[in-house]
Amino acid sequence: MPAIDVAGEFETIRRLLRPLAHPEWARGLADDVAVLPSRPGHDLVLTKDAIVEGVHFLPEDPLDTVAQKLLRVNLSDLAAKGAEPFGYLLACHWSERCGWPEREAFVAGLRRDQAIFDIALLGGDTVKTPGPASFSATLMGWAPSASTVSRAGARPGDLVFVTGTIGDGWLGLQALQDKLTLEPERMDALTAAYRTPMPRLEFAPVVRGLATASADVSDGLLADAGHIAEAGRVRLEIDLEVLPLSAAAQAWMDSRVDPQGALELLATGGDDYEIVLTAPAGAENALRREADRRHLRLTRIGRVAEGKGLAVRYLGQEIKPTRSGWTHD
Ligand SMILES: Nc1ncnc2c1ncn2[C@@H]1O[C@H](COP(=O)(O)OP(=O)(O)OP(=O)(O)O)[C@@H](O)[C@H]1O
Ligand SMILES: Cc1ncc(C[n+]2csc(CCOP(=O)(O)O)c2C)c(N)n1
Ligand SMILES: [Mg+2]
Ligand SMILES: [Mg+2]
Ligand SMILES: [Mg+2]
Repeated sequence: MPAIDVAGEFETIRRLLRPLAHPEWARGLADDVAVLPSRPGHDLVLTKDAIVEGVHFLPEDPLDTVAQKLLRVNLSDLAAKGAEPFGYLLACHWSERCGWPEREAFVAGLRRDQAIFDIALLGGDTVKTPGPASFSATLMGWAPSASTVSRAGARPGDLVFVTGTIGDGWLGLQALQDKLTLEPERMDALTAAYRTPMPRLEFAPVVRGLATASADVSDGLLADAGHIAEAGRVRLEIDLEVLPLSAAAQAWMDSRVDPQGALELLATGGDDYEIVLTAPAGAENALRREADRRHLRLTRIGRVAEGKGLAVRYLGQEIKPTRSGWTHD
């Protein structure tokens, strides 16, 4: 059992976290529970992801962006399902290095993202751990009743799309680990993608209206597209050469001698928090229109066929990547 620093625990809750609490439902973070009224005509959509120092973020990462990353990786799951977030439960497992200033920094990150994404803190738990710091959040959102897209609905003939760009989070991690060098503004864009990915919440209503299946890209594009193939008992064919790249990722690609190998790294590195979705061919124009209206890049990266698993192609030739994404061994 982690030791609990009693004074720190209640000071943290009362002085740092209470100002972030939902005004009605969180009971001032001074009760055993939070209580929310149900919302007629809607389903409550729930998700939980944890992040651990040394596994999901670096010991040197500023704690304000660690807090933002915690919320964003969870918001990304809601966005991918077409749900609209309203609140969250938070667990903080503070390590020895998390003194008062570090806790203040973490809470500043929460405050910033609560304002950006219009969510409030509902409750949680605060403990101290002798090990590395870790945090988890349970995000809650509403979706109109029975509208939540699953991983399982892809049908042969559907097309596969992905939002935004792929590979920036992984490249950001490489940059922070001194494994790549690019111009300073490129490095900054990549490290920002790693530390503060942007969940595609503005696309949630579009996913809800038009996608047959969807997932967010956390483990790696190929791994998460693979989840859609498996859940739907279909085959997803992905064309690596059309992978959407940021200017920074393109600059990195230009420095590589093996473009296929480089694209495989980007498609399997994970930490993208984009949405991979399938939709009928007839929905493509509407999808593009909705993406354009939101100034969001949307790229057709493949198609759904009968069969199972993932077929990965580079310039028309099927290839066998050695891995599809991140796993906890
Ligand atoms: N410890 C657990 N207890 C109950 N359900 C779990 C547990 N771990 C994972 N799950 C469930 O397994 C499913 C897949 O979880 P997974 O974490 O792989 O999805 P994800 O959050 O989309 O991916 P990532 O964690 O890479 O962001 C989800 O329904 C999740 O709620
Ligand atoms: C320091 C450090 N090393 C490696 C990675 C890469 N990484 C870790 S877990 C994960 C998948 C999502 O996590 P989960 O499936 O646990 O929700 C990815 C892509 C990182 N972010 N930070
Ligand atoms: Mg998860
Ligand atoms: Mg997730
Ligand atoms: Mg997910």
